[in-house]
Amino acid sequence: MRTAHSAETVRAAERALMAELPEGALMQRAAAGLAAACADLLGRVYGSRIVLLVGSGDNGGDALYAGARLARRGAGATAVLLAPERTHEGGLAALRGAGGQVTTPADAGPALARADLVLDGIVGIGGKGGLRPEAAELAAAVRESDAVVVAVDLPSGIEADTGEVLGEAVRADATVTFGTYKPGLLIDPARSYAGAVRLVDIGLDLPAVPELEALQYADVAALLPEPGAESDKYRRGVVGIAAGSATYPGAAVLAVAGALRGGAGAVRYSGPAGDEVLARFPETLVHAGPPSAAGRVQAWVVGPGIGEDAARVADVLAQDVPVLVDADGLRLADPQVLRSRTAPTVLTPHAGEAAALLGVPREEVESARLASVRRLAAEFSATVLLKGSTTLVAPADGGPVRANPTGTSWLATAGSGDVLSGLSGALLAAGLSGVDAASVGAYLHGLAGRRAASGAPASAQDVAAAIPEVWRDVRGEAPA
Ligand SMILES: NC(=O)C1=CN([C@@H]2O[C@H](COP(=O)(O)OP(=O)(O)OC[C@H]3O[C@@H](n4cnc5c(N)ncnc54)[C@H](OP(=O)(O)O)[C@@H]3O)[C@@H](O)[C@H]2O)[C@@H](O)CC1
Ligand SMILES: [K+]
Repeated sequence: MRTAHSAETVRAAERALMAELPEGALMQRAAAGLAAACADLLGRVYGSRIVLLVGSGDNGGDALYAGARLARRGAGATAVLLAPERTHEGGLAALRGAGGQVTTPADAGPALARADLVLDGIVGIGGKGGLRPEAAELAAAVRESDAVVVAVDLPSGIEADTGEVLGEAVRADATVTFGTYKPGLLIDPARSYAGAVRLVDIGLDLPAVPELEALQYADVAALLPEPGAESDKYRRGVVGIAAGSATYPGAAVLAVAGALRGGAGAVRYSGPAGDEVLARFPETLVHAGPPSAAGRVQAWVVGPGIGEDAARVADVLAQDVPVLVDADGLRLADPQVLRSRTAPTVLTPHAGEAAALLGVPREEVESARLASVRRLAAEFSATVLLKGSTTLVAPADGGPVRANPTGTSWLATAGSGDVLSGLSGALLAAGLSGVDAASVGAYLHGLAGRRAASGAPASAQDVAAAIPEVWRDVRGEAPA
């Protein structure tokens, strides 16, 4: 599991550790890790040209000490000082002592044009609001350079705690972050500014429960349900799909497609698109009556393409099993009923649906995705999966939010969400908790989207069809 802590949490841990260590020791740890990462990226340090962008805080200090280490190994180092009179004193002395040069932002052009590597030490976790004009100009100038750009702790200009980017920010090829990931390094749009992130352990003692986490391959593999020798269909989980309408039968077909690939022992379908579902998936158990009369089900998915059928939504929500509510179902569900359910509920809105549920403009959700997903989970006492370029999953109990690391813009295609709801519903039926079912579903769905697309457009059906391959990959099993 990759874990991220907020700037405030990091500062508290830093204070505690600094009290035990000689002055400056922590910064030396950070600088040593940073210099080692830069040396790896450069290949050959001796004779290389590096430029340090140095702000007025300790982030600039890290850059200066790392620059000094590289200069002692034969790199030509130039520091661009944004606030010459407030530059980290010890760091500047170290750089000068190692033969490094100093310049101003106005005169930085030639050094940037020749640089092999740029170290961004403008601001770290102390940054507030968008970059100030002079810093923003420097960030824009870096974009024009061919050098490898390495961000110190985080790319300057991103919001460490939320992943927002307010105006100009440094676009890094790599980020060397200290102690723990910062939430912004895992959430778009900021994530896309960070490049490859390397974590340097500086010995911080951090709370076991992070603010944000991201599943990795091994975590997903451990969570995937596996049929035992004695599994019958009920032990593997029977998932019910209440989706589709005369107008939108395709949503039913795609949700069933996702559910069948999600490891369910059986899929029951309830709704008016039974013929279309059977034509495509004859293994589905189709029922024309209401969901509650469809037979035993361990979890329901309700909503995709359901049109105005509020009665079908209410019928599902009245059942005492886990329920995943998506698409039209989010609009039709009675909020009071959602809140009063005792079995787990999972809501899977996109930003527009989330905005409607919260009664705020869509832009408000888009610009504060982390806060929005937390608020939804609290207001509806439900696990909430907020779709987007980084899909976020907030548990009902206020625990850490999960950021999905496998998203791809190829998934922004009609019907792709229906596949995800079926897939996550099947995982719920198999016994995973709401947050595990939603986040494992999003992880596999993202990988399947990449696999199906591999550089060319893919349909939602292709995404569903790719799920078994990525399932095998995650399990570490070679395809037969
Ligand atoms: N503490 C430790 O032991 C360790 C800390 N470590 C490192 O310290 C970093 C945190 O350092 P920090 O707290 O000094 O803050 P930092 O990120 O450098 O920025 C503050 C400066 O930036 C300025 N500034 C603010 N906003 C701005 C904006 N929008 N645009 C432009 N400028 C802006 C602000 O100016 P002011 O508001 O004072 O005028 C202030 O001077 C952390 O990320 C890690 O790299 C590591 O060495 C490990 C050990
Ligand atoms: K930085």
